Amino acid sequence: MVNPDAPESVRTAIHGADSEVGTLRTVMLHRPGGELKRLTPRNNDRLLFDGVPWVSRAQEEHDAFAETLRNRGVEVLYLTTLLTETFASHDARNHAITTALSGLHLGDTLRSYLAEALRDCSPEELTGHLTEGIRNDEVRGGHGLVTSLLPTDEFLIDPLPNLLFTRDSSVWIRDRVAITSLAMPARARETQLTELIYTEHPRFRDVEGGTRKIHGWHHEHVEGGDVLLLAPGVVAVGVGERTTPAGVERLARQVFHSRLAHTMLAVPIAQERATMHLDTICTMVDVDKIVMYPNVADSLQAFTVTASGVGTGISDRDIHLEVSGPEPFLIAAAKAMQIDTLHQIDTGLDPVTAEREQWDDGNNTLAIAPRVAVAYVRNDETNARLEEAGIEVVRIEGSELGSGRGGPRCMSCPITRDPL
Ligand SMILES: NC(=[NH2+])NCCC[C@H](N)C(=O)O
Repeated sequence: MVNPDAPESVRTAIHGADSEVGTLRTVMLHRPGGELKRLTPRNNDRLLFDGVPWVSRAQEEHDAFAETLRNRGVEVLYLTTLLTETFASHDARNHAITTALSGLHLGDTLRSYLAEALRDCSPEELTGHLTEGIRNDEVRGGHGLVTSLLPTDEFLIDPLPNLLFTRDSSVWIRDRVAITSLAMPARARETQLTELIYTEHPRFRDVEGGTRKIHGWHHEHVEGGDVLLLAPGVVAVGVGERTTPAGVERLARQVFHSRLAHTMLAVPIAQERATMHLDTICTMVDVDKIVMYPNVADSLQAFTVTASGVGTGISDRDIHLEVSGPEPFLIAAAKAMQIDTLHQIDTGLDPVTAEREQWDDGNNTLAIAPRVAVAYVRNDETNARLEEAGIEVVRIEGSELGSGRGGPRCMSCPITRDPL
């Protein structure tokens, strides 16, 4: 649907990305806010942070990151701004309130009270409550059995500190956006918000034909940090702590059905926090160069998945997946990309430095153009290696941002890149 009242730029805007390295035009970030102030030493593990960040410093670091991108000509959209704008619609607000309150821990009395209270909020306040959460001792009314019995510091709506990692809650594959399905309970609600933005925000709703979505939070787990667009038509997907085998199968069928790729590589990774996503192990920095954790590089394998039976009038369920392999990841990737070699640049120098810099997201770079990558300044060795290989490294500070275990790639959802 095209909204005739929308400005021309909105009606014709085309979003999407077919690689990890095409010149970045538009990105979605989340400036860390009050949700980080909810972290305490008692809940930080459950909320997937390694510590309790210094929030104002994290905000300064994030502002500098955003400014670095703007200085390179990238349009920065903020998730919370988009969400607040989306809440101009009453339907969108009601939908967000209903989904946020669907948890079974609330009970009918408290749920109705909270729903009414949230409906009275302004769009800005609603965004605040849905991202920062609401604690039992913060509700003024609705007192009944449930509020009396729950601990005072229990969250009625959980805060979403990992919204910072916008990479994980949606991912563009060509002109479609995949709404992901996050595996950890602390993050599951994030995609309710991204789905709403892509469905209801005028910028996405009013493009020619509407923004088309694949996957969804009700499907098997797939997280954006596991999805790497190696080249136009070639998508690698890590399968480990977050993305499940069934998740990659569902995504493959949908991607092939919509003809977004000809090959998908399913890449098993260790189910550990240090390697929670494929992008903690490797990221693309050029059309044929990848920065990679050497301690796993030799053992990393990939199954190559292609499709038969793709055609008009066929549903994604009817697509037959052909699976071959496994074979070494770099070999499978080069074959699928139809290049001689996918050149590997190592994280760190020796295994210990590599392990330290992998942990600190040395592999987690954000390419903003071929051979130009944003990286944390702290990873000296990896950054030096990238430069030796001819990559321009745009360094950012991230001592506080990194406490959530994510780097520049995790903290960005590319919405538009120039095609390669
Ligand atoms: N794409 C990524 N590597 N994202 C990092 C996410 C970190 C976040 N604390 C989590 O555990 O989920």
